[in-house]
Amino acid sequence: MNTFWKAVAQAKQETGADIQTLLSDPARDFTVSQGDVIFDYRKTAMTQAARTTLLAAAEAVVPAARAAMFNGQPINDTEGRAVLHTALRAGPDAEIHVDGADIMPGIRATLDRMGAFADQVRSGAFTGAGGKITDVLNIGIGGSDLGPAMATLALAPFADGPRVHFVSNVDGADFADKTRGLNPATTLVIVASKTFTTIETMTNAATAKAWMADVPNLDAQFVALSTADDKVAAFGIPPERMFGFEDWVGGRYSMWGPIGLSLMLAIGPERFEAMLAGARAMDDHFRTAPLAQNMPVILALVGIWHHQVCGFPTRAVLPYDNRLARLPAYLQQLEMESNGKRVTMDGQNSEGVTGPVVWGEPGTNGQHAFYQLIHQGTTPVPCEFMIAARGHEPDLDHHHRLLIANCLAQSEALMRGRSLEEARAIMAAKGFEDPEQDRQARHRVFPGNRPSTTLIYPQLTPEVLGQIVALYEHRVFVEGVMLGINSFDQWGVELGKELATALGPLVDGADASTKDASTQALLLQLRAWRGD
Ligand SMILES: O=P(O)(O)OC[C@H]1O[C@](O)(CO)[C@@H](O)[C@@H]1O
Repeated sequence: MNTFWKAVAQAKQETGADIQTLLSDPARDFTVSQGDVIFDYRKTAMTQAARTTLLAAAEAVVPAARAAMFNGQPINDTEGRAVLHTALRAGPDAEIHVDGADIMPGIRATLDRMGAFADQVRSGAFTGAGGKITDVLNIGIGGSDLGPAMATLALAPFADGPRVHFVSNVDGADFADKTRGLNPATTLVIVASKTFTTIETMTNAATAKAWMADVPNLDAQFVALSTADDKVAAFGIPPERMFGFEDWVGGRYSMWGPIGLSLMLAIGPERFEAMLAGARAMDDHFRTAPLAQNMPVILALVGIWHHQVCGFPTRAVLPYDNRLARLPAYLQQLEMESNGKRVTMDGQNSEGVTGPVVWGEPGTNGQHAFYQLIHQGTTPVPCEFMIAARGHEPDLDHHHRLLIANCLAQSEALMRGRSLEEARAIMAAKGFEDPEQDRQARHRVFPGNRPSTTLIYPQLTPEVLGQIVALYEHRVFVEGVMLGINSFDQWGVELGKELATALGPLVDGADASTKDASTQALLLQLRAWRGD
């Protein structure tokens, strides 16, 4: 058993504590803050001893791995790549070397070009065939969609540029629904793809060209965000409208650079810079804060406590912030594509479970849907609540007060629960007598002692969003390092892609007899219904 799994085994001895009892210990100050963000993990059953054990396991591996990442060493060693999304938001004076060359001048130059282009589009100096650009169509998928889509919705109160629409799914419904009502002559199309080979994106990009067929000089309204200059050129987009990045930026970590262009068009370069500054502040904190007060490290340890130590299979992300509606989906890719792996860096099977299932929805909507299971189901779900002190609608502040009350009520209810005695008293007050009183009361018992954490911030601004997203990125990194896995490759998406390519001709009618019985039968029926 390696050091990490020994620490997990040791921490297991600490499970089963009562959260409310732990909470009554004033010495257990389980909060950590950085910049505008405070993370409270007091409503978990993690003990001081368990935290000490997990911190020691983190001390053994995190500082060296963290230095290797920030210094540009090729830590993504199944692809031979450095991992430097942090360089995209490094300050103007930073110097970061890859293969002996400082990459920062190139990053700043691209950011400046993006800013100049965004200013031109937003001011109307750059026009489409029909005049000022009114709409932007961002065509991309996975990391080339989720980051900018999540952030554009999150920062909607700051959006004063063209409207931005995100097309990701190869399902034609996505393209059709997002372009309905748009004027092709005043729409800017951004083709966002690190590789410029992703079938969904390239299919949608070709469809966009067809959709714009009547626009004179339509190619002038296309922009590319990619690492693949040659493929971009072959598609017909010239270098002046390509914003490039390098392979040391992973797709799901790429919203800070060119892939964030659609967001920059919506909110403007200054606010985009503010988001970068927020992320940079979290980077600095992650690099320098002692691990016991290091917010990403603490989030990671709480995650490990719940998943590896306590054995809870999933983690719910529950922003009480409607504009963070896409955050759970964004975090699903960030966490599950990064740490959903079975094999460790040394090529061996992991000694235990790796990344959990991550899911969620904004509150309060989730309360009226799946919270039933969270409160009374058989498997505890660690909940990560998040909420701002203020919304962006001063006239509707009474809504926000209700939102805060609901958020805090949920974590309190999960922790306190309701005993059988309390439930019986309620039913007695309603006039029930045994045995019906007992039967009815049992349905109204909440087991309680269910863990949650709460992240709070003053208001969802570009700076705060930058801090929150960088916080989660580093949390995923720390979890990956402790689990001994490479968080930066994604071989698990390949097989399905290969098989889809092979199945294409079969959908069109080619002989399917080499396929298994189920696939053959499904294909034949679908082909029959299609009638082609
Ligand atoms: O930006 P690209 O190269 O089109 O890739 C899109 C997405 O596809 C994936 O490779 C998974 O299939 C993601 O990692 C990536 O974010």
